[in-house]
Amino acid sequence: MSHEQPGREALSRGRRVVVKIGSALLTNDGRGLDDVAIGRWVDQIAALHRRGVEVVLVSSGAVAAGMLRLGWQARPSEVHELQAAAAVGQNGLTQSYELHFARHAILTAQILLTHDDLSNRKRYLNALSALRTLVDMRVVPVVNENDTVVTDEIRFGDNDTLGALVANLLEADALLLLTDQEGLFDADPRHDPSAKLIAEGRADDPRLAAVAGDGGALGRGGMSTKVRAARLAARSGAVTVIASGREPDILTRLMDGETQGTLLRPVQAPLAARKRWLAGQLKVRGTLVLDAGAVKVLRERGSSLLAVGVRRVQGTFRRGDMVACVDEQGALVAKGLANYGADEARRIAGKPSHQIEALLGYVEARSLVHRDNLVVVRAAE
Ligand SMILES: Nc1ncnc2c1ncn2[C@@H]1O[C@H](COP(=O)(O)OP(=O)(O)O)[C@@H](O)[C@H]1O
Ligand SMILES: N[C@@H](CCC(=O)OP(=O)(O)O)C(=O)O
Repeated sequence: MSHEQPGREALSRGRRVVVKIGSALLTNDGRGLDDVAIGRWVDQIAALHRRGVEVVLVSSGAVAAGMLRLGWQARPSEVHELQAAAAVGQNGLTQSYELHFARHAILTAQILLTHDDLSNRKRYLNALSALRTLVDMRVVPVVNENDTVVTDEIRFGDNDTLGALVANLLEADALLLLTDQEGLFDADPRHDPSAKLIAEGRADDPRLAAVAGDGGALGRGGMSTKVRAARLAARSGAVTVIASGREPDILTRLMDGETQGTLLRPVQAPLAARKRWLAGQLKVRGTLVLDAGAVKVLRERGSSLLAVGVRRVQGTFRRGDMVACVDEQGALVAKGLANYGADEARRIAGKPSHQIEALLGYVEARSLVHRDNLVVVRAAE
């Protein structure tokens, strides 16, 4: 497949970008919200806005800011305490952005999303139209996870992933991840002073995932979630840059095409919106173990998955749930929405489709997973 790979020129040509600012940076390493730094990022976003670039901001910092306001020294581990800290801190965040954008006569809108908002197709479409409307009205949406209502089971957890999903949603040209390092290094610079900056790479390069480590005490994701976010963003054709938010005018310089930070390029042609939505689903409820023939037709022809190619069914899932399709060695091949629940799937596994009626007493669909609801997964995912 020939597909032009966007590079830094995608930034200077970019009309729509998602900017994500991480916790470590926003709170100046735990010293409360860094209002002066927030003012500088807002000034840059306002400059881009004046040039006609649409910017959506994904801002972390609610929990870290709340901790400081409540006088807590360490990030709590109890969910209800995290929720409380986020509720207190989110107010401070909103206030700070609102005041700084008001200096530029730009309106902001607070959007708090949960995993469910993007995994339920109807809510996903609602979120999309609300965000589009705001962007069209030249309002800058400020997005964060709705930490006060999420539990561990259903959280994005890190805002890198949320930023990538927002970039997918809006089909942004670029995802700019601002953090407290200059970019992705070939080893964690906190532990290895000789680590070198990686200027550029392919979003799906497994070597990058291998060098990306965990985050600091305040944030959650570290570099590994940033590399994963780049891979997610690449699905809609967005380039990702990981760069230092401490570098003066970093956003405007990046959007001028200046070489800063780490640029991660998409290599595949963008997936269609529905497939992207499918691919972005994080919660997998069960697993179908495929035989070699099924693996081959899924990979090479993008065919529907028939029950005859399924060796084993694992987990508990219902019709419409997301399942992982793995080969017999356990390697992920595809993800898709099951046409049958786990019990039915167990009964028809290994059987040709014409026997489904005799086995179950009814036919829900000929395939176990229809190709429209199936996304073949690349090696590193
Ligand atoms: N290979 C790497 N290159 C750069 N930083 C890394 C790497 N591996 C791990 N890190 C760590 O990731 C941290 C940034 O992630 P995180 O603390 O989650 O920040 P943020 O809140 O900005 O998302 C850096 O401070 C750094 O110590
Ligand atoms: N939603 C959380 C952000 C989670 C978080 O810390 O994300 P990240 O900045 O990616 O490490 C908050 O506002 O505190």
